[in-house]
Amino acid sequence: MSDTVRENGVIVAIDGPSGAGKSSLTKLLARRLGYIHIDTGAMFRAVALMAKRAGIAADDDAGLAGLCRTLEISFVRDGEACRVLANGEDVSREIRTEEIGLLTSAVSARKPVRAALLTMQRAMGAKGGVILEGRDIGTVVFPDAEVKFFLSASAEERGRRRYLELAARGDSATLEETIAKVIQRDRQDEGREHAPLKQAADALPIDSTSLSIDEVLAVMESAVRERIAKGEKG
Ligand SMILES: Nc1ncnc2c1ncn2[C@@H]1O[C@H](COP(=O)(O)OP(=O)(O)O)[C@@H](O)[C@H]1O
Ligand SMILES: Nc1ccn([C@@H]2O[C@H](COP(=O)(O)OP(=O)(O)O)[C@@H](O)[C@H]2O)c(=O)n1
Repeated sequence: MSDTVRENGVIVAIDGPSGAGKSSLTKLLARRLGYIHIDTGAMFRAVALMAKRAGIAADDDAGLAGLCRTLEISFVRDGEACRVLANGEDVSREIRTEEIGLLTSAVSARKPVRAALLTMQRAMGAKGGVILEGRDIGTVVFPDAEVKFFLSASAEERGRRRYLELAARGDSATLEETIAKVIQRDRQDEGREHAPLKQAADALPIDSTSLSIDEVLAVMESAVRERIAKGEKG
């Protein structure tokens, strides 16, 4: 981790597999710290959705590169929520389906997509005062982030969490199907050549299988505040 002093505060990286609790914790921690929450997964999902609409195949690197050259992805605060805009269109709901989640896992393995979003993510977070959640924040996007977490949980627990979330949205997927999809996404994210999901050597690992959201938040908040205090001492 670096001792860089940044304009708006430190950079916090939260990496981990699907369903570990990254989005939940990033939102809560950002609110506690007054930091900006950057959902990099939503950015990859937006690319996948726009590629699907344009009929660009998940392995069409030239087509994906062309799409990313003109695609504008932005986040708009909406009270407690955060809307995701693609070329100005609110795609917050459409990007959250499991179909788009799986397509995203394929699209996000492509080098042109990773290169384009890497540039955007570094521009969004360079001044600090940000928490970025994703798969490669602590390893590729901001290897010099002052604080890095690797948040995980058992595949069964993550599948159960995702199942409850989908059921609450009226999705009829079974628990077994959802666990299998979580495991499939894990394999794709961990096994790809470019920026695979893996724990940074200097990341603090947190296994949330048997922890509540508040218990995870307490561990994260104290680690970040300790690092901020250290930086202030100079
Ligand atoms: N420690 C936890 N215990 C129980 N449920 C959790 C925990 N962390 C997250 N959840 C729930 O699991 C689901 C997925 O969490 P989310 O933050 O979207 O994970 P990720 O962003 O890592 O995919 C959400 O419904 C969330 O409320
Ligand atoms: N920094 C990131 C974030 C997401 N992704 C990809 O985007 C997909 C969706 O990310 P997400 O964070 O929205 O998914 P969940 O973890 O919320 O299920 C992941 O399965 C990854 O394949 C990535 O490659 N790199």
